[in-house]
Amino acid sequence: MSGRPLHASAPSGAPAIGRQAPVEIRGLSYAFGTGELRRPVLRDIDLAIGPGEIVLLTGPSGSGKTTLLTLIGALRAMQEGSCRVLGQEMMGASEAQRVALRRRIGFIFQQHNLLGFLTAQQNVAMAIELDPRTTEAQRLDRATRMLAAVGLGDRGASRPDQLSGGQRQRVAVARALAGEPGLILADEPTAALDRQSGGEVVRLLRELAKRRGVPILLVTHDPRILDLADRIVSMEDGRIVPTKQADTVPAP
Ligand SMILES: Nc1ncnc2c1ncn2[C@@H]1O[C@H](COP(=O)(O)OP(=O)(O)OP(=O)(O)O)[C@@H](O)[C@H]1O
Repeated sequence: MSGRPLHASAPSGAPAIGRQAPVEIRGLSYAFGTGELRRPVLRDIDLAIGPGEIVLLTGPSGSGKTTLLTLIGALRAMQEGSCRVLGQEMMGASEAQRVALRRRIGFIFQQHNLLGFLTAQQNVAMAIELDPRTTEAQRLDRATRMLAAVGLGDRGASRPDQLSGGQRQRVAVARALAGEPGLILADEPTAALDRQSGGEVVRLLRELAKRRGVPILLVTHDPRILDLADRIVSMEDGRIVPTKQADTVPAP
């Protein structure tokens, strides 16, 4: 590793963040394939996300946003550089360490990924399932409270196919937050929603995350939600590029 300061070459306008940043990335590069088929998709990425910070990651299709998100989310193994997430270094981490880290992260995807045969309440309770100290009754109670927090307190018994797209995505928000994660990673969470539902889902996510001090990294093409960010990071061809001044939104 180069030992350079964290933001020495980070052109995203980020403030310097101390050692406690939930996400600290330096010199991260990643390629798909091997030999002649090897294709670099991330090049020398530096990025830090501070406690409670909401960062939107934008950029053209194929620029590497989802690949970066999946590396931060411990969904794939690192190849080069350093990526420290919630205190865990991902470079050289074992599968067991990656699984343990994934349990501390709340994921929200474009397709809500709710299980169709479970109710909204059961889907949310699943996120709490992994903690053996919690009883079933406590899990369901917490799930109900999370559903109430996203405005669906009366829909706990509904299955996903009985809910609208926006409501399903709100259940996904409740599920992501129910496990009390240290970080939320969201990949195009509004892509399948109309303008109003998309805005509501992200506003809600932002409000709940801010209240709990949970940082969010959200990949989006959706210009309608850019104003909800504390910071916008743009990618192009596998690199982080300077964000145009007009796109930068000051923290509230
Ligand atoms: N599993 C894979 N195997 C090989 N190449 C891949 C794989 N996943 C992604 N890629 C390639 O890596 C590059 C970056 O993809 P990635 O999905 O990270 O981009 P993106 O910015 O998220 O794009 P989009 O906005 O379209 O989702 C693309 O050229 C893509 O084709």
